[in-house]
Amino acid sequence: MILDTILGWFSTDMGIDLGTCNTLVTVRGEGIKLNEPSVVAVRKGTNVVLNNGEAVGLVAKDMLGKTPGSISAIRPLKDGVISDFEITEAMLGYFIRKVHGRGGLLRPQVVISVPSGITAVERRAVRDSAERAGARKVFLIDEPMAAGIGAGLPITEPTASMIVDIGGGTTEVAIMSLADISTCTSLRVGGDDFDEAIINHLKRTYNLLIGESRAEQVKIELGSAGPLEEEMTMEIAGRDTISGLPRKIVITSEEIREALKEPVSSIIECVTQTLEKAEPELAADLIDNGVHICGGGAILRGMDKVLANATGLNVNLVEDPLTCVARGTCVFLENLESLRESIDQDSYNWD
Ligand SMILES: Nc1ncnc2c1ncn2[C@@H]1O[C@H](COP(=O)(O)OP(=O)(O)OP(=O)(O)O)[C@@H](O)[C@H]1O
Repeated sequence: MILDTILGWFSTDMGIDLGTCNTLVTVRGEGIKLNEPSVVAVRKGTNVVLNNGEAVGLVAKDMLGKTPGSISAIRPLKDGVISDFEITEAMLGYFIRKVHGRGGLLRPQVVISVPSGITAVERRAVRDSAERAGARKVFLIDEPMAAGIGAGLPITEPTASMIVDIGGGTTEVAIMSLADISTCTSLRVGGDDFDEAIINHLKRTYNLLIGESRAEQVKIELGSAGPLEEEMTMEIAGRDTISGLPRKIVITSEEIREALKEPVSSIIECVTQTLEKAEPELAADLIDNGVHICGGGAILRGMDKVLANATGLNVNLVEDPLTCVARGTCVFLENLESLRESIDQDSYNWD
């Protein structure tokens, strides 16, 4: 343990929020150092990362949907879990090098947040990828636990904290107390499904084809989970599926809300089902403590209100919802010794 502290002086230890959409890297004592899309550009049909292994993150995202025949821009995580191990390793390696390159003589210790619903095999795979990508020691922390720490909730105390983390590929709903997850549900629905619902709506209703980036833009500018004080309209360009030619149409916030109804409803259902499974004492605590929502999907207009209506509880959007999990990994890293003792050791594979 003393050796670990001394080794820590010579390495840039980091926390990684490995997300379907974005990967954030924090450094002990320095906060967020990197925030880039989880995208890698490779030569088509191979695992060769372009630009000598540097076509990762922001550079690669610009290529999504616009790649010529010989290049693929890949998202190596799907539904919150690794779907392509080799590419994930290349991506992690690039991010670790980018952050670590500036200092540190030794390979870093790394804390990685993972969805609580992943299997032991998937946990092992994340650890192996990070080790091969250059980590000296890897610790895993469940995403809701990291989100709770990042949101400043009293997760180690004998009272219930509830987190709903709506990411790109997954929604994690957890009720925690005494540094342990008491009830948890992981739903493979998130912000990406909102984008897909918008694409399908425009295709079905207007025969208009748009790409993922444009659908995300519509969601951010016009999307909502509940009625708005002032409804909005937006002009959107795409390709007509019949004529094959580019075309522009005007869409309304009401129709986009209707299109988002299905994924939003499944998130609401997941939250109410988790509450139904909660221990009665913890459920009672939530009347005072409320529910905290984070992740990019939580920023969708009115998400807090529709969840409050469905549960009858206070629902609070955490400060800076997109960085909440990453900030939690950093606090965890900075308090590794004390949190290692309090957080349930059985859930983690401590070295
Ligand atoms: N203002 C916004 N309104 C609605 N959605 C948003 C907004 N900003 C970002 N998003 C969405 O949030 C999602 C990304 O959230 P986040 O970065 O928390 O996910 P992730 O951690 O990468 O995913 P996961 O937790 O599933 O691995 C994307 O679907 C993105 O489009």
